[in-house]
Amino acid sequence: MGAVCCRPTPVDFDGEVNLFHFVLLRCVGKGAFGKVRVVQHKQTRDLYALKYINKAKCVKMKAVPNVIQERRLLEEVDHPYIVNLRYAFQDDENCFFVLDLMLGGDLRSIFSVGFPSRKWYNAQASQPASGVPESSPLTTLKTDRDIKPDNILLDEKGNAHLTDFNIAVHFSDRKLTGVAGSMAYMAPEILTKRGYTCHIDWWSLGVCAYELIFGRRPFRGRTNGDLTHSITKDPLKWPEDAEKKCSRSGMIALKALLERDTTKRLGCRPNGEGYRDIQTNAWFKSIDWETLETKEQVPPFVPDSKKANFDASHELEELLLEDNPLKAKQRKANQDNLTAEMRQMEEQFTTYDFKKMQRRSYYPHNQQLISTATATSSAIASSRPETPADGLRPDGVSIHGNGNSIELRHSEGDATKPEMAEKDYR
Ligand SMILES: Nc1ncnc2c1ncn2[C@@H]1O[C@H](COP(=O)(O)OP(=O)(O)OP(=O)(O)O)[C@@H](O)[C@H]1O
Repeated sequence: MGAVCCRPTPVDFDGEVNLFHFVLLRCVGKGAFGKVRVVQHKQTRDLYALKYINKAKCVKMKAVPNVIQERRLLEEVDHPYIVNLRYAFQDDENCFFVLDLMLGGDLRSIFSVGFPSRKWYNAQASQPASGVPESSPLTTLKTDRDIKPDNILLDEKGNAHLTDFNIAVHFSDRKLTGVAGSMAYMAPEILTKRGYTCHIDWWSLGVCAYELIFGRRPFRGRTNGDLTHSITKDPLKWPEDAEKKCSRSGMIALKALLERDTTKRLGCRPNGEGYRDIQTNAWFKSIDWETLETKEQVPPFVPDSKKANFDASHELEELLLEDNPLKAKQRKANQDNLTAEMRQMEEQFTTYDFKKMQRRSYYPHNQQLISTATATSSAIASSRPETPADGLRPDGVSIHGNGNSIELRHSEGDATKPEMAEKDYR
């Protein structure tokens, strides 16, 4: 009898993908709505990252549209330098994203312990920033991501990949006006609210590159107002020892990325010319773009596979504190009494299986994706989904949203560092 009850439930691999298809391995991270853990597909034995989002928490934080938007955008893209979606599904408690596994950690952690060849990583990160997923027929896709060192993850070989699409949106000819994300990396045209388009990604990449090279961000401020002023008005300054850390051509490239006038900003010329400008830029001339694009180059840093991004504290926390640890459960048959938001999630966070389904575009239908709970409210003015995460983010920005408005509070960690001397690099 005992033997019968303990026998594992047979897994139906011909049916829709669900949590029973995976062996749950260790936790590697924690996000605003849930955790990330390594999983192994029971049939293919492939390893992935499973990001799971608690549905009740997501409703409470008015993030249902963001999660659906993230799932839709991720289904559309298939790019060698993006953390691609492989499966999506849900159960009664959680929404699940099964993603390419990045065991090398994020760029902020890597560079905080000191590491050369920042240019190489900037070149890799510029690949998806060019907005064209080569291996996808959806070549019109241009999205805005929350580009910052924390969202650039390395795989076990050391290749950099962009992640975190929960505030990403499609760009069309229409300019956007919403404000969401990590303020320190935001382009001035977002903060001045005059409307913006995909040019903002090149600015964010410039902020990331500057930070990776000099260990501090180019524009800083103790309050939101100070930071906004700095990003929109302050001249670009360089550390005293800038020339020891960066070549002259590097500083010229950084200055061109951190150009407030989008008609002059490096990377922004239309019809792919901007990306060609990056490729032919003097700073990047040592990069072999062809083999970079095909991942044929050996990255300058290979993460230590023994340390492999595993933070034991997540494991311990799961064991000691989690009163409801993740477990595959059969779905309830009756889904009749769901709230409007739960129903929206049920209907729109659809299953995706990269082995069985073609990637599809939801564009332009997802332009107006809003919560069913607030769909009647005329107060939703933002053309961009807002990040409802509440609390201090690693970039020192706390984001407080109520579904209709968002407030960004910036706390600056490096204000005590020596003042920078301004120099002009032309
Ligand atoms: N594909 C992945 N492979 C390996 N680790 C990952 C992967 N995605 C995320 N992680 C780890 O999990 C952590 C949490 O990621 P997640 O995207 O859920 O949260 P986040 O970056 O805080 O974003 P959000 O704003 O969505 O909460 C990351 O900091 C990273 O360390």
